[in-house]
Amino acid sequence: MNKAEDTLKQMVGGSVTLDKDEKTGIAVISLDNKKKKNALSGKYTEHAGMLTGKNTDHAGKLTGSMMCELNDIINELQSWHTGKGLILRGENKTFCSGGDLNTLHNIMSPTQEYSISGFIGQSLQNLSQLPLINVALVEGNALGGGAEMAMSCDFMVMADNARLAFVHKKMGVITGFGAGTRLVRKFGTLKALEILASARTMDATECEQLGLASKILPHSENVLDLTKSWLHNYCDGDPKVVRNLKAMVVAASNLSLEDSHVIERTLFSELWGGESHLKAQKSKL
Ligand SMILES: CCC(=O)SCCNC(=O)CCNC(=O)[C@H](O)C(C)(C)COP(=O)(O)OP(=O)(O)OC[C@H]1O[C@@H](n2cnc3c(N)ncnc32)[C@H](O)[C@@H]1OP(=O)(O)O
Repeated sequence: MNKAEDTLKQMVGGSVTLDKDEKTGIAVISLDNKKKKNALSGKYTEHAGMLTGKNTDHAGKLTGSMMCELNDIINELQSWHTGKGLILRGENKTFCSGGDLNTLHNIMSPTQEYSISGFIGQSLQNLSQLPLINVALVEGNALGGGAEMAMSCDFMVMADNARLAFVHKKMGVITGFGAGTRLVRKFGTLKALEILASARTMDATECEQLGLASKILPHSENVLDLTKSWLHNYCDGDPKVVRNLKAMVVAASNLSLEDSHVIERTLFSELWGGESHLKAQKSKL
């Protein structure tokens, strides 16, 4: 276990759960810290030799933090070879209110925060690079670190009353889990600067107009079921094809043109003459 993970594990409160549907190949990760609008992690506990947690529900129990649980789940999904899609969501009709302000208040050392943001940033990078087409289902608020988590998914689907805000500047910091880099790569410097430096709240309509949200759903309906149906449009078919397609997109976004072409050809040739390819060919003859 690395030092950042060790530190994070001592922050208790909330949980992250995984529900894998073998039939559809779609998994759902749910963030659950209802009392704190799904903020990430609780406080250090006295038990852990650090600060006294006032959160009596969790005091003294070293249950492992939400980010460590999320990291473990992402590792588990790396070996889910029949999986095709993933939805990241929050319980209680809200996505995530970011880092737990109480916890953040107690991490004042830049060195410690550098290593913690490295751990979280790597987890989110691993999430984005899973060979699963992944989507953040944003209901309610996605703020600060919550907005960064949403941004690490391939797609964002938002309820019509949802809001996204990179509030970091108002908190006296900047993004630290990779969303700043993602925003610049997606929009270029000017638009990314405008979003980050204004730290403004963007509603679902604006997110859709910007191309951040791919779909808006009515909040009064069962948005999880609607998101599963929406995602199914992209995950339909042979898992090998869906997974190679996603792997090719990941390679193209990270590697040089030449290296990415090599990966693309490799992934393509893996599928050539395969069951799905032969079946599709026969149906066209
Ligand atoms: C890595 C960088 C970061 O992520 S910095 C953190 C950025 N996040 C924020 O600044 C969000 C702060 N929270 C808010 O603005 C509001 O609580 C939001 C999420 C808009 C919800 O408002 P509202 O529906 O009125 O509920 P509320 O404020 O009464 O909150 C209910 C209880 O939840 C708590 N809560 C909420 N967010 C956090 C958080 N990030 N960390 C710790 N606790 C949080 C509130 O304090 C409140 O607790 P309590 O019921 O008063 O005990």
